[in-house]
Amino acid sequence: MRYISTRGDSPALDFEDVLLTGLAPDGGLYVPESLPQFNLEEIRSWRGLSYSELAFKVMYPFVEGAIPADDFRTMLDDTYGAFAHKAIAPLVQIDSNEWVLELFHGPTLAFKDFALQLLGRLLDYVLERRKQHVVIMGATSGDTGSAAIEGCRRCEHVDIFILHPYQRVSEVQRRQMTTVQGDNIYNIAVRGNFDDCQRMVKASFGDQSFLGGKTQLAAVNSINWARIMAQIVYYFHASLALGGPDRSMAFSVPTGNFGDIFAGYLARKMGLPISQLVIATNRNDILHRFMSGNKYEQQHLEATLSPSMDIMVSSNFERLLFDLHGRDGHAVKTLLEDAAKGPVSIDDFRWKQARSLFDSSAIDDKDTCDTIRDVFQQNAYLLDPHTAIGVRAARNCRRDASIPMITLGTAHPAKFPDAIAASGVSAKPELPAHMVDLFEREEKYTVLDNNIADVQGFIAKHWKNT
Ligand SMILES: N[C@@H](CCOP(=O)(O)O)C(=O)O
Repeated sequence: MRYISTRGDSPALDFEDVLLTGLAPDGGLYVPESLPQFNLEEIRSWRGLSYSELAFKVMYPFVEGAIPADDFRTMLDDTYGAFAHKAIAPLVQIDSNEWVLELFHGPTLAFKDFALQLLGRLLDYVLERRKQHVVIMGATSGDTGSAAIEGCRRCEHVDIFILHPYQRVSEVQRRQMTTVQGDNIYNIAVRGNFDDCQRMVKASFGDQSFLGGKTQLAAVNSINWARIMAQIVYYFHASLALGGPDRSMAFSVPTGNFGDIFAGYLARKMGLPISQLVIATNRNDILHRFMSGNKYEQQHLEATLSPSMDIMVSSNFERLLFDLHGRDGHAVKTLLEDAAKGPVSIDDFRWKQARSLFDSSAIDDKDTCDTIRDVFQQNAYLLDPHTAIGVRAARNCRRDASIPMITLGTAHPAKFPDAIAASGVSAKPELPAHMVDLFEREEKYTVLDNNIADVQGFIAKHWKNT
């Protein structure tokens, strides 16, 4: 499998190099040159497989040639064997033909674990084979950070630097990152927002001279193709559990960086019958404004009760734009350069194509709280604020009640006790046993100004080849 850049000016790479390169040198994101195709008969034959066996079927075409099959199987068994629920991603019914796919049974209680616990193992494997060191630089609005630290902290050949927006993640999310001790783990709280953090990460990939040529950056954000690849699997898993592929499914996906829903779009392109994909956003609704009015316009980023989705510049949207523009990287490059300066629209026929692929809905804090409360009153089931946005958007956009509507349950409610309290639900979500002492653990992080020179200077000073 070869991977090409969405901006058209970088050489095609194989899986191993894509894994280590993260962002393409031309600033684009890597995508596979072509997608594996599965027919219904083949997908049907996967019924009854364990999660990791299914993951192998879906993902191996992407890594073949770079990782031997048996080694990849072992990584998948180790990754999903560490999840707390035997079903790995169980489905919970919350209404007639309406489901939540619980993706928060991994070690850090969010869907990010599905990809990042695997990414850590992949990096470790490849770096050990090459005897190479990398500096991991990532940006988080709350969930990616802890999942990346957990996934990569045992890797011998990495130093990890995670940037989060100062005072704009939940306390549980912050503590999940800052209480992990290790002399190769650094948390940086940037006086800015998530977009600022992500911008610094991308700019640093573009010019790595601050590392003095002695090591290279690696990405844990969904700019790294391996992240997207692993997130495709649970669409197949959910569908198979509810009678797919012989019936179609609808999915509603709480979306910040557009990676999770892009994985659903790819699952459909690979052959999984999906009748509807709903983009669920919070008040930071650039994607919904684009889908409803063909205007892609960055606005002021607001803090909401769903901090993980407080994102305006949605990285993976670029991967969709690449497809919408017939995979013309130069067209995407021009469009995104224009978008950085002001509002942009795309050709009407391309926008109509986007609208035929996705529905969308933007949910404010009040509706988020109402949904948490309503679902709790009806089912005694506690949604985290991001999943609540997904459920509400699913209800707003649903087209056919006979088709199962599956909302991706992106995080455990215990990560967001303040949002649960704001909804008026008195139940207190409990942290699982391995985190009960989270509030007593010592924190370690550094607050820096929203300034790339300061951040790069910090990294340059602290990384070490262990
Ligand atoms: N919502 C994310 C933001 C980073 O997105 P990613 O999918 O590119 O890692 C978070 O919680 O950190």
